[in-house]
Amino acid sequence: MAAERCAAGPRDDAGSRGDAGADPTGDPGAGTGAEPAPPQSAGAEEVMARRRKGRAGAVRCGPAAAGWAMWRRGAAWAWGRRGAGTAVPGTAVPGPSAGAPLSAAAHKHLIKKDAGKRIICIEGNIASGKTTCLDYFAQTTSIEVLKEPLAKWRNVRGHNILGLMYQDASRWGITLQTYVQLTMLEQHTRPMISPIRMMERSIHSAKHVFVENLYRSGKMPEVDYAVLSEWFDWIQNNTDVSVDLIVYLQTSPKVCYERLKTRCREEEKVIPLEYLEAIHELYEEWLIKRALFEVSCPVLVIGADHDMQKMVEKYEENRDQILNPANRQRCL
Ligand SMILES: Nc1ncnc2c1ncn2[C@@H]1O[C@H](COP(=O)(O)OP(=O)(O)O)[C@@H](O)[C@H]1O
Ligand SMILES: Nc1ccn([C@H]2C[C@H](O)[C@@H](COP(=O)(O)O)O2)c(=O)n1
Repeated sequence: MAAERCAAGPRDDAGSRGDAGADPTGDPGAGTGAEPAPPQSAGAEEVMARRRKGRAGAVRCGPAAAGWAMWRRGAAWAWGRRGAGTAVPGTAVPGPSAGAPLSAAAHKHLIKKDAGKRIICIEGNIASGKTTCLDYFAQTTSIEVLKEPLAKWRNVRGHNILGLMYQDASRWGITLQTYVQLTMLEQHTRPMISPIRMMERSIHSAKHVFVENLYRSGKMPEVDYAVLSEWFDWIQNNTDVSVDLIVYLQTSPKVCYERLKTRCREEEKVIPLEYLEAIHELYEEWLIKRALFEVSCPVLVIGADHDMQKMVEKYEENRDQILNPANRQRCL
């Protein structure tokens, strides 16, 4: 599906003059809307079924599908020897590092957040209104707010890896997600300066939504998925990246698509509606259906398709539930 041009209106393209546009390795169709960079993913049941059989769970879209299918069959064999279950964090079969007792050396790395402090993550699709929500609470409450480190993703020593990823997800998806994982780890483990911290997204959504989407859509090879999963498991077992509440801003992909066009970030001009649908499905799988991955904290779902005035009403209605755990009743 061709990406539409950004409508006139508020723009958010600061810092987008990285090297993405000039990338010689980029997909020739990228930027013209000829081929959407990140395709739709396969459904959870399909993925689970394939993994149970010891096969790779990704569906390859695009011209190189046949080659990928052959490559994947070989990869599936190797994976099958290790045990299909090891590929799926959050399932009953633990991964190689999951569940292993921590050694004394491992404990050395364990960074525990202070007792009594709370971490709330605002989760949701691209352009669902997370930043706007954080801004609202930052203005009306005395809490610490950590936005996604987008500026870092747009400028790693001069490289705009967010832009590169949207130009050619198969080549740069692993690069971006490796760096997202590092920068989100840094956010989670940063000393808290207030009793309540509100974060935009988390290391968990990076893995369970964005990495998962790259893998399932065939844009991330199984070996890269395995390495990132090993890193993620190690981080979970050896550091404190726990969250006390997830606030899920639940939107329809079409609404996000309209907001995305209004925001008009340079790198995101190639995003098709199908990509937002795929990200939406993974959020739903993770936080609502609980199909593949464990969710280890309460989830408060707020419908977020409404206009700003209605959203402010909703934030006020839920203020206590969000900020005071004693008042939580409507969480999943
Ligand atoms: N409730 C809303 N109604 C209409 N536009 C909204 C609403 N919330 C946010 N926006 C606009 O949509 C765009 C995306 O919002 P933003 O908060 O940046 O989303 P996110 O941080 O989830 O990507 C911005 O241009 C923002 O001004
Ligand atoms: N793990 C992640 C997290 C974010 N992104 C992309 C998606 C957006 O283009 C951008 C910022 O997200 P937003 O706050 O606008 O929802 O970063 C990603 O690719 N991988």
